[in-house]
Amino acid sequence: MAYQYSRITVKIGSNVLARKDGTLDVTRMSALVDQVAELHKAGVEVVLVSSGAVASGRSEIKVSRKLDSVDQRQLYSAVGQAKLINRYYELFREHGIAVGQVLTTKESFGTRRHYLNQRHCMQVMLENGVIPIVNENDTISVTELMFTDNDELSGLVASMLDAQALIILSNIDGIYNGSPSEPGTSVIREVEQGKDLSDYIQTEKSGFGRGGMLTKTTIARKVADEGITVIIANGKRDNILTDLLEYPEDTVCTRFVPASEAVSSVKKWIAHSEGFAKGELHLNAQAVEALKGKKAVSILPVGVTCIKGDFEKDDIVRIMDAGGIQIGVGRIGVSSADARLMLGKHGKRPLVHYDYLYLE
Ligand SMILES: Nc1ncnc2c1ncn2[C@@H]1O[C@H](COP(=O)(O)OP(=O)(O)O)[C@@H](O)[C@H]1O
Ligand SMILES: N[C@@H](CCC(=O)OP(=O)(O)O)C(=O)O
Repeated sequence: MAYQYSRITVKIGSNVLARKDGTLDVTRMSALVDQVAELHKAGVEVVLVSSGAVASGRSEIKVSRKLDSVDQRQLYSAVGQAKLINRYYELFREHGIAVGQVLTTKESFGTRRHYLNQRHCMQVMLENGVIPIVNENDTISVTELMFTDNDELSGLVASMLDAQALIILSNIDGIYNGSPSEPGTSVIREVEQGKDLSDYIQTEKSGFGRGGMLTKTTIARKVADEGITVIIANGKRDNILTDLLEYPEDTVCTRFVPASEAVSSVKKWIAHSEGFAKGELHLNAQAVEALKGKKAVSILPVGVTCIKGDFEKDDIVRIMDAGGIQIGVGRIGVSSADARLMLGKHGKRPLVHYDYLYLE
């Protein structure tokens, strides 16, 4: 079977892999592996982003004292990740497919160099027929160093590897137009660009998940804006992956329509780098208007009213409007000391070139 995609990222949520009692659902895992193997053999490069370390570790350990949430996460993920990857390794081996473990942290995406190192690692795995299985390194990522959840990580991975599609598998058929448990609500099948879904999303999460539907929606929107199709579907359904690719019209899911124009690799990195911003550029109203126009415009010192924070050349900075609301992120071309000297002046070179500017 020839598929429409040649490279996809598949994110598997904790709730897909965990049973109600928290133990690992090996039957479900095995069924998903069979489908990934089928796609792999048909020539589709698949990168898996798999949650489930904490959920699989929890049932392995009896603790002698009450643990706080950081202790629990570190202990359970250390044990659970070993168990999880071991299962994947064995299940894929039955298909004669090699897998490799990539454990990462938010910080590893912070500089362009680290970002490119990670990209290279996964590219070389794919080139050699190895399926990367990615997860956050929960043992060392705590509090502000954490990704919001693996939905955020999967968006970064899909964008970094220029995947054509990101498939987010959760324990629900897609985004409902109301509370999923309420009668009369149904799955939104297609989300056009710019459509606001905030009224539909509840803050409730499923048993073992971290971020909930809100982060899925935010990430899906951002990734689709980069030209990547994003699909949210139910990983508990039999044959979901193969059905999504073989019978897209007949398989229930929420699909985010991708932007028609591709975004450059460096802009994709910048789009996902907000968490690493070292400072802020506050713009005047005319500069904001120019940026929002149709033409590609760089940020010149004359349009900047205030600079916050200390940063070096090439760091990421937030771009704020006159009311202090963030409108984008960019890679700065000079240090904060030099930028302050140029502030408000005419005839100077751009502080952020439009090639390195991402507007929300
Ligand atoms: N409008 C909505 N449509 C679908 N699910 C929603 C909606 N609002 C909130 N949710 C909740 O989001 C959950 C999925 O997110 P999450 O718990 O993070 O799962 P995962 O572990 O797969 O990442 C669903 O089980 C559901 O309870
Ligand atoms: N890295 C964690 C996953 C945390 C997470 O984001 O979970 P989920 O919301 O189910 O994707 C783990 O493996 O347990």
